[in-house]
Amino acid sequence: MRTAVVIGTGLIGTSAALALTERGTTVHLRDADHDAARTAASLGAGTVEPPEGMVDLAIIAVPPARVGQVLADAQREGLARHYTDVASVKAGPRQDVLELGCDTRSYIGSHPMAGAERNGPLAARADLFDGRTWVLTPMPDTDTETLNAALELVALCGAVPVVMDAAAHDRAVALVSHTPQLLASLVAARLEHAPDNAVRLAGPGIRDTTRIAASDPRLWVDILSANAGVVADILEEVAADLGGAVSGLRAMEAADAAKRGEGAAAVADVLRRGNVGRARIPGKHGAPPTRYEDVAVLIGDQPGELARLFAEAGRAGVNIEDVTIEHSTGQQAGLVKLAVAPGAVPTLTAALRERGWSLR
Ligand SMILES: NC(=O)c1ccc[n+]([C@@H]2O[C@H](COP(=O)([O-])OP(=O)(O)OC[C@H]3O[C@@H](n4cnc5c(N)ncnc54)[C@H](O)[C@@H]3O)[C@@H](O)[C@H]2O)c1
Ligand SMILES: O=C(O)C(=O)C[C@]1(C(=O)O)C=C[C@@H](O)C=C1
Repeated sequence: MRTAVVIGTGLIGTSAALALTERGTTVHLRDADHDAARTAASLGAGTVEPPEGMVDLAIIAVPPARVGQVLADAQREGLARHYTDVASVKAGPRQDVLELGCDTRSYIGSHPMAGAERNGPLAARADLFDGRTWVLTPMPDTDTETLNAALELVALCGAVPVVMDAAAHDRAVALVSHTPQLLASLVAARLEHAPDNAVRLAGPGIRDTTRIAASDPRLWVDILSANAGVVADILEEVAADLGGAVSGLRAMEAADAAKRGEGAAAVADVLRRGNVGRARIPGKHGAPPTRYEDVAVLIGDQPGELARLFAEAGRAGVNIEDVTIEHSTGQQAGLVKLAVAPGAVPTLTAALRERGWSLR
């Protein structure tokens, strides 16, 4: 792909622009908020100068309710040979695209299954989509060249393409993305008025389960309003399970031993079903779930420590699959957990020990 325009230079648009720019595509950046486009350009995501002619691909990375109009305007302008969007819901934008009379041969819906709880260009990363699934939802008359342009985008971003029907996509993400978002928000909302001395005990468990509760409510209302019925159906099933868990817990407090046993069995059943569901989540590149092992390193809370640690892992030839950082309350130190393939643990620990890092 030689040239592209990204419309909407927030988290997703700028991340795609950074990945394309790194691979040699000339990317033109546009946003209703000029500061967002200028910020993306200053990060090296491309240029705010308009393209001189038609570009190969326009990537529309604006909130779902805006996709149709942005596509209609871009096509009227003759901006690109092919168009895609990245919205988290597909049926709503598809309907808008049809109602606005857009050219559906040069358009294909898409949705990268990667993101973050922060929005805006400053949260963007060139490797955001690396190894992640990227759903493509062609229209019945989408041209093969348009499908190929979208496949090239996905490949240049290091993602794995999956072609799906828009409605099937929306049902799937209701389960794996939209309901989890609401549940994370509900768990985090319990902390709103909780006493400080309880909140300060927060450890990795609640951090893991509520990270996405920090997401932008405006964007999520837009996403959820385009998939409300399906998400409500799943939440009703969750509510039934919650009812079962509450009854189980109440029974666990009963005077009668048999009742306590029944309660414990009901709660154990929820926990066991959670184990089974969790084990089904695929690893990177859609591979079967992979178990990584953590190498925990205590680092000083000072600029450059993390970069030095990552460079050390790179020198040892070890791929870091994931990373979590726990900041100790009231201390100028943090515990960094580097998730690596089990076979890489001895190499990494030996290399870090040799260089004087404090391992836990
Ligand atoms: N946040 C995620 O984790 C995630 C993941 C995958 C897909 N998505 C989808 O990607 C899209 C963008 O989300 P984001 O997280 O990057 O949001 P964001 O808020 O970071 O960026 C959206 C940008 O679009 C701009 N914008 C809004 N309306 C516009 C218009 N009419 N013309 C030009 N620019 C306009 C905004 O100014 C903003 O800079 C959404 O459709 C979202 O559903 C988000
Ligand atoms: O990991 C995150 O922070 C996300 O927000 C990612 C996530 C998801 O649910 O997996 C959220 C919404 C998107 O449409 C796609 C990805």
